[in-house]
Amino acid sequence: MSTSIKCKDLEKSYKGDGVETHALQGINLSFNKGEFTAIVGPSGSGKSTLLSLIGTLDQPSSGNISYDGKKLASMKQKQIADFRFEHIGFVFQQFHLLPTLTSLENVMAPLFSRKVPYNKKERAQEVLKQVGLEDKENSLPSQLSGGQQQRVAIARALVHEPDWLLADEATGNLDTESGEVIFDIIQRLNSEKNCGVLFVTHDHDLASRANRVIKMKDGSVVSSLVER
Ligand SMILES: Nc1ncnc2c1ncn2[C@@H]1O[C@H](COP(=O)(O)OP(=O)(O)OP(=O)(O)O)[C@@H](O)[C@H]1O
Repeated sequence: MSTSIKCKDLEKSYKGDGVETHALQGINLSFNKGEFTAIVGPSGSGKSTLLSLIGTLDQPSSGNISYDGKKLASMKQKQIADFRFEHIGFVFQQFHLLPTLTSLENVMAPLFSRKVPYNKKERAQEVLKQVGLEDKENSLPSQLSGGQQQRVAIARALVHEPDWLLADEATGNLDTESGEVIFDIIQRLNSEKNCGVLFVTHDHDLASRANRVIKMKDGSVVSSLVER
């Protein structure tokens, strides 16, 4: 169980073609598991970079991230991979579903070659039900709407019951109505399953419905408000 995340003095620079981009600088933030946090800011302000560092997909240039006081930098690669599997679920703008697999198989995919204490198929069916797709378990991604595909992607992110859901523009490719459905599903998971949510979005209406809104600009946090 992981209940808090702390980012301390985080910096991230990318070097390429002789140019150095400071994607993140001086980031100090804490997150608590019950919270639904929206992260907003202009394109290039560092939102995705922050999420990828918190999600252990990349490493900071300096500073550190700790989960419940344990620094990610102190873990070995294999430990980090296991940690990610156990505690973190991701949803991206692109759904990244495997086109030749059914909804059910896509949801079960993260469990492949993992030992888990539950029945994989039953668990996958349960999370598909949570996102309202129990009647689509045998459909291929190409037979689903964009909103439905994103619901499969959410089910896949939730299949191992993560403590944290990291959503990077999860509604960015969807029309307003489908985006609302996705947002509502994620908000329900947050309140019912107590899953901490970090929700990167360009949509200020959606962001205003989060418990807390973090605004970023030029790689820094410009405000971090608790809305309600
Ligand atoms: N792999 C990379 N190599 C070089 N520069 C990168 C890389 N990834 C991100 N950047 C740069 O880091 C900065 C922050 O990018 P990031 O994707 O985090 O911003 P963002 O706020 O998520 O933007 P958007 O809203 O457009 O997705 C940008 O200047 C970007 O060009």
